[in-house]
Amino acid sequence: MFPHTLGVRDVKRDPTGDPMTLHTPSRPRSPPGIAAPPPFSPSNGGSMAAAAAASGGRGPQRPRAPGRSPSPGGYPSSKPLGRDSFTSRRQEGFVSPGPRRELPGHRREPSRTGENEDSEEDEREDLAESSLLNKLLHTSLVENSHHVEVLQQDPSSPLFSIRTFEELHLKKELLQGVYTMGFNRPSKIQANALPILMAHPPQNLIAQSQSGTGKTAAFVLAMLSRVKGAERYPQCLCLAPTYELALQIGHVAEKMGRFCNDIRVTYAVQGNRVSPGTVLEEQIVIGTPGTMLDWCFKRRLLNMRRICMFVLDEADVMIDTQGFSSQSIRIQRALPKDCQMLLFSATFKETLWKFALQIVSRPIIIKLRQEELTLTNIRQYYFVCRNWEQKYEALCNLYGSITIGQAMIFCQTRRSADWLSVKMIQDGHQVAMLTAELSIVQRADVIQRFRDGKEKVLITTNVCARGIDVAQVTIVVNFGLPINRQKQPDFETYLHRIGRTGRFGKRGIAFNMVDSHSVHLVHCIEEHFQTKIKRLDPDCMDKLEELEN
Ligand SMILES: Nc1ncnc2c1ncn2[C@@H]1O[C@H](COP(=O)(O)OP(=O)(O)OP(=O)(O)O)[C@@H](O)[C@H]1O
Repeated sequence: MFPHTLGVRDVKRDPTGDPMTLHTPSRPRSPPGIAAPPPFSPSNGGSMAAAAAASGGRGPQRPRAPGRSPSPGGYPSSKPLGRDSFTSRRQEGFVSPGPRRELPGHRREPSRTGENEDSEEDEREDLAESSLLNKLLHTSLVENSHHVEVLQQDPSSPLFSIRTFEELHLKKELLQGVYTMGFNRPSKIQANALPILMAHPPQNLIAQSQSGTGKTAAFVLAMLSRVKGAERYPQCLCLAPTYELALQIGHVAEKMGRFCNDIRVTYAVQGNRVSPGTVLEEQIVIGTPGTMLDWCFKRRLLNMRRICMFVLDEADVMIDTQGFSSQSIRIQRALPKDCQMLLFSATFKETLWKFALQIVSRPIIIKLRQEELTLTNIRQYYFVCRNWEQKYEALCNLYGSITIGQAMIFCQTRRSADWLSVKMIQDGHQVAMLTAELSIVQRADVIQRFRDGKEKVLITTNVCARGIDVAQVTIVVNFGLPINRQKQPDFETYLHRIGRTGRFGKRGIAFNMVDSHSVHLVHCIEEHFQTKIKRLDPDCMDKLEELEN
């Protein structure tokens, strides 16, 4: 069906059960951080048994991708990516690049006049990358102590939540898949969302809860339970903002649906080229908005009138990505009126709400509030320093005066992060560095090593300002204050950075290092958060020692 030169498909063999067919595309270009599944040539028209037989029961043979080492079986693993690929790399002894003394093209000495941070582009957080990073880091459920809020159009209709997966009356193969994944009971968001997701007649839903709380597992379960395996045409469409995130969802579908022999998944993503005239047979199509639009309207690979479930994942990231909201809305408008619309997001901002209302009519809304970051447990200080060298001296004095468990040091640019890491390593500190230069898998590995206490200092930029829980971080240092393009304090980033310490009810300390021209920014932050940031003399060791008490 998919000729070798045009189509790329991947047939997976699951050692623990019957295989489920997944058509995994090759990555069109080198992704930042995730090893793309290498392509292979289908010679059997997609038949799973034929593919397995042709390869001696090991699954299809694939050419080795450049730079990838073969698996023990002599061919690369057919696993696409995701948690497993992260875990396996760790198990193979994958070592993060860690700090480097020389970073060609980046390492420069500070200017004599001062910080010179302005002359270089700041490292900014990429929301899609952060989502992927969070997915890789959340290898188990994130507990959330907040209550779930459920809002519905018709307050008189009964609401219920489930306590066990059995209550959903799933097909036995699907229930088996859920239990094989180690899910003993539904998470908070699942307990409330699943009865709505599986309701008859279908109900539209907007669900918000922080990363790692079980949203993906919830809608994947809903898709797998909604489709009719015996019918060979697309029934569920699922959109995600990036190729990697789409493949992550497919990876969950593969695991959960491993015993559902008749259900198949395909990917509407760049690089998955399908020959003209093809009519898709897979029941679940997961993709990015641009390619999905192309498949639906230009290439007409599927009949949109037969779609019964439309899922938008990472909706907050989607609206931040240019063009994606309008493309998603175009797709949604062509779907049948009774198609179930589901929207998932980690945050619930005003912009998201506007977008959601264009896509989802008369929705039930489920919100699980994020644990709030607060500054109440955190003592905040600032030093006025002339340049990077003096900031570094202040940092050394801190190390000489107070006991520091683990520290996170935030720099505004990769250059200052490079400079600082070299200095600290030269002085014998165990330092890890995390900047946008690292791939997502490498970033996850650096964070995991820091969490495990293998390094005591993490020097980073805004790429890791939020979402990373390291219980033992005792101090946070802003080697440069977070500022926006207008050179004003970036309050949100400040809160996220400082919020890395003082977590889980512990006390934390935050130090801000500023030059004399930036002191007013400290006062803006004080005013904004109605908090006190005390000035310290970087050279006065006695005062620093008092901080211990
Ligand atoms: N009911 C459950 N019991 C145990 N583990 C679960 C359960 N549901 C999900 N998990 C696991 O918890 C982790 C996070 O789940 P999931 O990816 O579904 O969360 P999410 O809210 O979609 O996160 P993200 O926003 O990062 O995509 C995964 O490792 C998943 O396998």
